[in-house]
Amino acid sequence: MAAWEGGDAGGGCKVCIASPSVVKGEGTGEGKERDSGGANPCAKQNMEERGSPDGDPARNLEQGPEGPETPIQVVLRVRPMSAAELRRGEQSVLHCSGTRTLQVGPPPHSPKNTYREDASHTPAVRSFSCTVFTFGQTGSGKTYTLTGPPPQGEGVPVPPSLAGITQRTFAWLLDRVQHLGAPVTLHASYLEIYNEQVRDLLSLGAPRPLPVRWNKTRGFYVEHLRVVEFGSLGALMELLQMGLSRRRSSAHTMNQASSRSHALLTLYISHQTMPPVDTGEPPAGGKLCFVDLAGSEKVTATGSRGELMIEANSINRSLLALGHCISLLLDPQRKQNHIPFRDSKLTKLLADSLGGRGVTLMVACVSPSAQCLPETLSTLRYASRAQRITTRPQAPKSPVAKPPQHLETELLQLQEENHRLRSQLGQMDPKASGLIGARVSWAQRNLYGMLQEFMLENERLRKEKRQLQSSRDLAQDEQRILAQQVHELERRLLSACYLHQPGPGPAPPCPCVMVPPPPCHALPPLCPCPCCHLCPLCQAPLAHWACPRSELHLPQVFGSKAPADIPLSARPPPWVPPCSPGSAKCSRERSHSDWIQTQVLAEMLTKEEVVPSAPPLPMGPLNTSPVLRGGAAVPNLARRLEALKDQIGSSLGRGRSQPPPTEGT
Ligand SMILES: Nc1ncnc2c1ncn2[C@@H]1O[C@H](COP(=O)(O)OP(=O)(O)OP(=O)(O)O)[C@@H](O)[C@H]1O
Repeated sequence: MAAWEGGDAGGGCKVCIASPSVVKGEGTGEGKERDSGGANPCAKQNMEERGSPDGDPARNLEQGPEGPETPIQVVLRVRPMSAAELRRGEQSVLHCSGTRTLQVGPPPHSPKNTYREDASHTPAVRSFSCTVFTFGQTGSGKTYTLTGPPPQGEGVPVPPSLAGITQRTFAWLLDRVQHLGAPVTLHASYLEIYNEQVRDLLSLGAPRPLPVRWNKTRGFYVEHLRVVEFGSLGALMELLQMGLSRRRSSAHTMNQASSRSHALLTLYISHQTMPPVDTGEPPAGGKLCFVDLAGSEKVTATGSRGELMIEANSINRSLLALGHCISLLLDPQRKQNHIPFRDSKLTKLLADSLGGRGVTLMVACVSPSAQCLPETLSTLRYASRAQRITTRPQAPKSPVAKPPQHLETELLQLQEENHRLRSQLGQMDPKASGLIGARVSWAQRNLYGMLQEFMLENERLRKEKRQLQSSRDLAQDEQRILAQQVHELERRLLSACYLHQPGPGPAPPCPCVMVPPPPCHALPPLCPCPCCHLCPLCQAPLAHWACPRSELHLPQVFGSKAPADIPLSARPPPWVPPCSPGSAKCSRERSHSDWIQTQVLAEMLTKEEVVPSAPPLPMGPLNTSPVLRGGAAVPNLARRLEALKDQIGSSLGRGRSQPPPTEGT
């Protein structure tokens, strides 16, 4: 199939484009012709045999329903002469006559620029993968074709007549989705390939390089790419603007805002009837991808240096890889060879569109200037080759739609068994089958009875469990109270020991410091202060009992009202209630040691009633202590409590038999 007839750079020859439609400049909406496609008899065979598992990843994908074989659609857009080109006095050498013929030479008449949106996006709504990509020399109008002119200022919208393919498709798609009747969800992602690195243009933070991976379901894909759900045209336009503003661009002699990266904006269209599957993948369904390729450039013409040159080299390399894949896809002699999609990130991400299962529209963009003619012809050749590639659109297989292998096998086995059992039943004589029926009903009745029994038993066990749990809780409460009492008694025992320690010695450590007093309702704490160095009974400093100059402590203990004439041993401790006038037992008449050795202290320390706060446990014989059901810790504590009481008693007994501390000891 010939793509070009004749064609020479310089001399006014006529160039016929057999298939690509010619779309020129900005403007209204004139019709577009395209080749009927499928005329290539080798195409089907090519699709089935070409490539290898390594080279043609599209061939190894798990695929859904197949569409008809479709050629890649190619259209050509000739932009008007730019102001800079006119200033430089350059001539326009491209003229379109009709929609299929492009003339190279001096203008026979002033061409009326036309633009027409292609209708090939419909398959995206039918779960196919559609791609629109623009290619051509730098400054030829690729970005303009896709996204229209940049906004002229904040809040100044681009007139609809100048809108690019992307915006027009957005409007068309949302309108289509509204009229579909079925609920549809829409998502978008936007990335750029800059110096062979994939960067997310919609990322929440600064764009980071992302890896490109391949799997059987998705083909090549970008890992961790942000996919954003949108519901309105406005929201989608915002995403587009966000991506455009983050994309790398620089100025050079041929374009003041030259894109330095290939950009891929993808819309995902999925039907909500499918249950969502959280696989970290974009939703299954149709896909529409807009690819704005960076322009090929001759660094001598653009004057690129330094970073611009590095970028230009990277752009040219990836475009070369793309051209190479296109050549191999076309060549029937090389159908056994693999297609080197893996040679660049760009070819990996376009493998889907070029290599087999997508619907693709390519827009070749050219400048009309005579200065650009060599690059223009190169672009036209590229376009001519590309339009001979055919694809067979296939809907990607949804992960939900695929039943697991083992379930399929199990289903088959069950069906077989069912069939076998049915036939066995059919062979049996009616007598035997009657017997079997009786057995079955008996078994069913029995099973029913067993089930009831199990339920009753279950209920009984549940009740028992609840009772045991409440017993355990009560025992635990009891244990806690007893532990507090033991603790308090230990403190008191320690205090009592200090009180009765004979002779001088080092000051004993304060029991409060070692054991802060716990709140106990059964035994009121003797000392409220956590670091008290006073005697818990008489409030005298503990060191007093060991200090040879104990008299010095007196003012602190009794204050200014302390009667100086009364010896320490004869003074009552401060906790003693005031003596009622006329009482025979006036505190003044009793000595300090009397007070300490009095029955009051012994009662307070040993005879105080220890009342358990919890009620008795519900189960168990009457004479059994409820704490016995609470575990080993509770009886241990009770025993320890008894032992402590004894110990306090005997300690106090020892105290009584010893002389009380006196002044000067
Ligand atoms: N159809 C058109 N009508 C009017 N102006 C256009 C048209 N196409 C392109 N231009 C202008 O030409 C200049 C270059 O266009 P654009 O940036 O789209 O080129 P490009 O091919 O994307 O370049 P690059 O590859 O360097 O990014 C811009 O100033 C743009 O406004």
